[in-house]
Amino acid sequence: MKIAILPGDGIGPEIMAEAVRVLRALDLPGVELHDGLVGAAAWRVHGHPLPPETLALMHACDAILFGAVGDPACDGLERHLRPEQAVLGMRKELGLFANLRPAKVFPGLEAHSSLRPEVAGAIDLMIVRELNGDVYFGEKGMRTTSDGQREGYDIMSYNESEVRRIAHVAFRTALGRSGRLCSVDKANVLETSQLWRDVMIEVAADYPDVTLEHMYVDNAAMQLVRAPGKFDTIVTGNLFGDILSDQASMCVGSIGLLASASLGAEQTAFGTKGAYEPIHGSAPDIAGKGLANPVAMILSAAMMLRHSFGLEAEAARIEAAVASALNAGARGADLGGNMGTVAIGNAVLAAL
Ligand SMILES: NC(=O)C1=CN([C@@H]2O[C@H](COP(=O)(O)OP(=O)(O)OC[C@H]3O[C@@H](n4cnc5c(N)ncnc54)[C@H](O)[C@@H]3O)[C@@H](O)[C@H]2O)C=CC1
Ligand SMILES: CC(C)CC(=O)C(=O)O
Ligand SMILES: [Mg+2]
Repeated sequence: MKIAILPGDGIGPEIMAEAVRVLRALDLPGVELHDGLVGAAAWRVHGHPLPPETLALMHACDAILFGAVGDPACDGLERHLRPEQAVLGMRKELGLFANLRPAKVFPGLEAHSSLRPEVAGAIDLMIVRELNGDVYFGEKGMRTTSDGQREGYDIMSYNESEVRRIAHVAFRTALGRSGRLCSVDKANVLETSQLWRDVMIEVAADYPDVTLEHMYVDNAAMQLVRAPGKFDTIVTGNLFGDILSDQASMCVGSIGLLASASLGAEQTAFGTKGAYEPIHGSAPDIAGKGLANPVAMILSAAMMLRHSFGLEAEAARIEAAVASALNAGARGADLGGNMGTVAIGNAVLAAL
C-alpha cells in the first residue's frame, strides 16, 4: 500500500505532519509513505509545480495524500507555472473526476456554525463535485477586442459522457445514503447546465430507488444556509461544487474541518485509486504560525483508508477520535479555541 505524501505549500506541511502522525500511530502493516514536492515547493526546486518526478510518484502510488498548494509569491507567474496548476494537473492526469466532500456537524460544535445551532445540528450532506471538466479546464486566454479593450475568457463546457459518469457516482452515493439526490445547475441560463440536467434525468432511469430533484445554483446557495438539513446528496459541476463546499464548511463551523476524496475509475490491488485533500487551500495568512486546524487533513487520511484501501474500521477509528477530541474541546482559533496545530494533533492521537 504505497501512499504519496505531498504536503505542498503554506499550511500544507503543518497539517500533513499531523495526518502522518495519525497514520503512523495506526501502525498498519504494508503501508509505505513516499514524500514528494508539489505546488510552489516543487516550482522552487524543479521550476514546475507538478514536475515529472511528482507525476511519476503519483502514478506509482495506490493513493495520494495532498495538503494544499498556493503561494502569493507565485501570483505573477505565467498561469501554467502557478502552484494551483498542480492540483488541477493531478486531477486531470489521474482522471480523478469525482470529488466527494462530506459535511456533517460534529457533536458539540453546533454553536460554532455560522448558522443557528438548531439549524446547523441537522447538517449531514455529501457534495459530489465533478472535477475534470467545466470552466476550469476549458479554453482560456486574454485577447484584445476590436475597440482595444483587454478581454479574459474561460470556456465552460461539459460533454455528455463527463456528466453521465459523475451522475452514476452521485446516484450510487445517494443510494448508500438516504436515497435523495439534488442536482445543482444553472439550466435557466447555461447550455452546459441544460445538458447536465438532461443527462441527470436520463441516468435517473437506472436508479428507481433514488429521488432526483433539480435546483438552480443561486437557490441552492440560499437553501444551504436556510435549511441545510434538507439536503442529503448534492451533485454539481466543478465550479459550483467548489463554491458551495466552502460555503457548507462554515455551516458546519470551519473550513478546517472538511475533508475530500477525489476518485477516478482506476482500481489498484487494494481499492479505488484516489487523492485525498482538505477542501481548503494553503491559507497563507496563517501559514508558519502553527495555527492551522489539521482536522480536514486527518479526516482526508481516513477517507483514503476507506476508499483506497478498504480499511473501514481504521477509517472509522480516526473519525471517532477526531469527533471525540473536538467534543472534548480540542479547538483552534477557527473554532473559537486557542489550541495550535500540533496540540490538536496530539488530542486526536490521544483519542485514537
Ligand atoms: N486544493 C488546493 O490546493 C487549494 C488551493 N487554494 C489556494 O490556496 C491559496 C489561499 O487561498 P484562499 O482563497 O485564501 O483559501 P484558503 O482556503 O487557503 O483560506 C481561506 C481562509 O480560511 C482559513 N483556513 C483555511 N484552512 C484553514 C485551516 N485548516 N485552519 C484554519 N483556518 C483555515 C485561512 O486562514 C483563510 O482565512 C491560494 O493560492 C489558492 O489558490 C485554494 C483552495 C484549494
Ligand atoms: C485551486 C483550486 C482549483 C482548487 C479549489 O479551490 C478546490 O478544489 O476546492
Ligand atoms: Mg475550493
